[in-house]
Amino acid sequence: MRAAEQAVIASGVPEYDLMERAGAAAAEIVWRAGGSRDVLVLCGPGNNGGDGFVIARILRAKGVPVRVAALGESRTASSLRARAAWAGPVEPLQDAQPAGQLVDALFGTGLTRGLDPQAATELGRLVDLASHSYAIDLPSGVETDSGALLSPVPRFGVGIALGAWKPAHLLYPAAGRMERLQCAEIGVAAPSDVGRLAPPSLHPPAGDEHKYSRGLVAVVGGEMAGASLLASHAAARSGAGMVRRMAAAMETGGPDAIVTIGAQTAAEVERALDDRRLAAVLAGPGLGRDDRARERLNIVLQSGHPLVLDADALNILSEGGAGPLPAGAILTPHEAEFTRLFGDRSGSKIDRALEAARRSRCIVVYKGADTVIAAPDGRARIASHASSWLSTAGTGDVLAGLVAGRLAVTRDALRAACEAVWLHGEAARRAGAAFIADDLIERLPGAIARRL
Ligand SMILES: NC(=O)C1=CN([C@@H]2O[C@H](COP(=O)(O)OP(=O)(O)OC[C@H]3O[C@@H](n4cnc5c(N)ncnc54)[C@H](O)[C@@H]3O)[C@@H](O)[C@H]2O)[C@H](O)CC1
Ligand SMILES: [K+]
Repeated sequence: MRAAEQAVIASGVPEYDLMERAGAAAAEIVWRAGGSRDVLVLCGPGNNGGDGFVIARILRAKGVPVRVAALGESRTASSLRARAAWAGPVEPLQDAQPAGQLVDALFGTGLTRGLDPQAATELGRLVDLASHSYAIDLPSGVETDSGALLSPVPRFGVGIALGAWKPAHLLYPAAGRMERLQCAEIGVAAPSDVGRLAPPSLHPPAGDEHKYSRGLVAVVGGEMAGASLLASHAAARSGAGMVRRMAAAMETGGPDAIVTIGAQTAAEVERALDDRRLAAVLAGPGLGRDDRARERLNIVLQSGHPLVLDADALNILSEGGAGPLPAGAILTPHEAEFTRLFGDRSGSKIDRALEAARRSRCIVVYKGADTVIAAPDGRARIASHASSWLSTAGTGDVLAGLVAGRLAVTRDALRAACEAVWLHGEAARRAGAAFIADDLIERLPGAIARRL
């Protein structure tokens, strides 16, 4: 973002123009949401504070009762100019009285350390006493590139990103301090390989498709039948043409549309995978971690098919019980599985996911409240603000099945992972509250229909 800003400035746009654009765009969002309800703008010493003075001036010109409280003197040319253009009084932050709407323009991308305790306390008090609160660019106190909290950060109603999303808009804990996100256009394009996961464009099957051309998925089960059945069921409702479940023991259950075959021995798994029509093979959910599971996983890894590896398959790989990991697979670890597989490294969740993808030459779906999908070529998509109700048993099995299904449909690993993560989140939004993993599967066709 800094580089993009500098490029625009180098092209002849004065920095102050960017501040005016940012302030005007943010003021518009506040005006549309809060009308003429009274506003208190907190202005910091840098350009974030400068944005705040512009916002205050514009809202006041619209007749909104606006007060400004500042944290110290303005230290940049642009913020001094914005402050001079604000005709009203500026009170010290510690004396500020609460208002119906609170605009936080203390710090943005220039925060270098946590707020001093008194300022953090004041900010928290004023946000909590406001009925509407807005964080300009970022909530003050968050670390821009990692989403870490450098000092206590209150929960804002709206995070108004200026020009482009920053990692802290999408990575927890910072992402959890903004209920809603809005990105204000200010004419600065920051093209990046890393972006926010967007709703996918999906397509119905062409008229001449058949179940194999639409994509045949195999799910290799193990000792826990339920998990591989959830994954198979999700794959079946993902848009794929057909799902074949290789059960370790003769089990019944699940929709008749899923073809369950008994594959107790590794040899039987090998024979069942010897089918060049297979477009995706999933192993992991319910696989188990004993010798038989390791043997089954090795058959899968050597099968030559496009792979999705989840849960126990990842744990067996971490223990060195199978391998090598074929390039181009899709891995879907949660936090603990990721750390076991790739180690406990430093850097933001985005950096760690990209490093893991590069090292493994696989697509890594690093799950969590914020899910980062990273590719070996440096591209990454971040999905955050998923329903917190997803923290229930089996939703990971559903996602793994969904990834395999979309891989069978698209034959494109990064695209399949992105579509699956989005559909998984959308199914949860549709399921509402207190749902179980099975409920997500029922809502997949509706989620897909919405994106056709
Ligand atoms: N395209 C855009 O994104 C635009 C962004 N703008 C705004 O500019 C800020 C970034 O401005 P900058 O001056 O670099 O940083 P900050 O205003 O966030 O603050 C830096 C300022 O504060 C001092 N400081 C840092 N940490 C602390 C602390 N804990 N306590 C006290 N003081 C601290 C530091 O020394 C600096 O003096 C961006 O977020 C946008 O809001 C442009 O205005 C428009 C285009
Ligand atoms: K801010």
